[in-house]
Amino acid sequence: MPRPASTLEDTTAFIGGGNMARSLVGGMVARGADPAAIHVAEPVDALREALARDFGVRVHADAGDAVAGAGTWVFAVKPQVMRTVCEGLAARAGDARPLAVSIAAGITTAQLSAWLGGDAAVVRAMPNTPALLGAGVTGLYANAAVDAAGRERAASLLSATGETVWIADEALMDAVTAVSGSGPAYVFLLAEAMEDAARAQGLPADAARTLVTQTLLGAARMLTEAGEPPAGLRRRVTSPGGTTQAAIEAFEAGGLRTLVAEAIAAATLRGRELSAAND
Ligand SMILES: NC(=O)C1=CN([C@@H]2O[C@H](COP(=O)(O)OP(=O)(O)OC[C@H]3O[C@@H](n4cnc5c(N)ncnc54)[C@H](OP(=O)(O)O)[C@@H]3O)[C@@H](O)[C@H]2O)C=CC1
Ligand SMILES: O=C(O)[C@@H]1CCC=N1
Repeated sequence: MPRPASTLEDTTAFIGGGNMARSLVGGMVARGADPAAIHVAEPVDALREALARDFGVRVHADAGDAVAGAGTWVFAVKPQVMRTVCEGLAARAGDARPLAVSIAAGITTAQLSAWLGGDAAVVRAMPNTPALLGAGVTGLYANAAVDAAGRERAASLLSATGETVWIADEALMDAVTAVSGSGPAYVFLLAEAMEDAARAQGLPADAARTLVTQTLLGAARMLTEAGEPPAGLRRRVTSPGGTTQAAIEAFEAGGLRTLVAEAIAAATLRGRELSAAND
């Protein structure tokens, strides 16, 4: 249902209300955004109802209803369905000329602009799920059709959920995706492995969970608050001939750095493949 034109600039529509949209919406509302000015289109009843219940945002089953009257359209669907979703909204985009923000891995601003009918103002954003806690980080790239006000609007929307970093070369957005978009999963994998190892050493499961999670939280806070590069922080834990040195030597012998580089290269490549597969 159309809404008054006076709300146009302030209203944000999300197309897709899954995991990442939920993190962004939750982060925005927690930091004072008006829930009534956030509209979400999501086909899954349970997800839609949970968004309305938990955050007070307006929800719709149909994307056309969500974008009506919105000045910013955030595309938060999977890369594989992005083309169909954009093409379904192209006629409306031609009339409304919204700022389009896509958070999809791989999909380029050229693809998005073409699918939305051409000459669309598109910001490609890559957030991550800690956005829900206001502790996210988002890489941003704007195409040439985005003016200064559009850049400001995109940065303001995403900065409600954490830090933002503008990326000048769009080709690097696949590396951003591989480092920080996917990155929380790498930390969760490390947490799983540390918990498994703690239990293997005989620690009870609840003690293992507390020891691991608080260690990761404390280390992450030191990384952000101590003003020292990670290598320096690591050296100050590592007593010569002590326990940490024994562990670090095992990590290095096992090729941890090479493994991390390979994992990030694989994720970067997958982003490029997602773009090519959807052309
Ligand atoms: N999860 C993450 O950590 C991050 C994800 N991203 C990107 O965010 C995007 C979404 O990922 P994520 O949230 O994990 O995926 P989800 O599958 O959790 O969410 C996408 C949602 O969009 C729904 N959907 C499908 N078609 C439409 C449509 N036509 N209109 C409205 N909604 C629709 C899906 O429903 P259904 O399931 O029925 O298809 C699904 O509920 C992806 O492009 C991903 O690359 C970016 C950064 C981090
Ligand atoms: O796994 C993915 O493809 C998405 C993009 C970054 C995080 N999740």
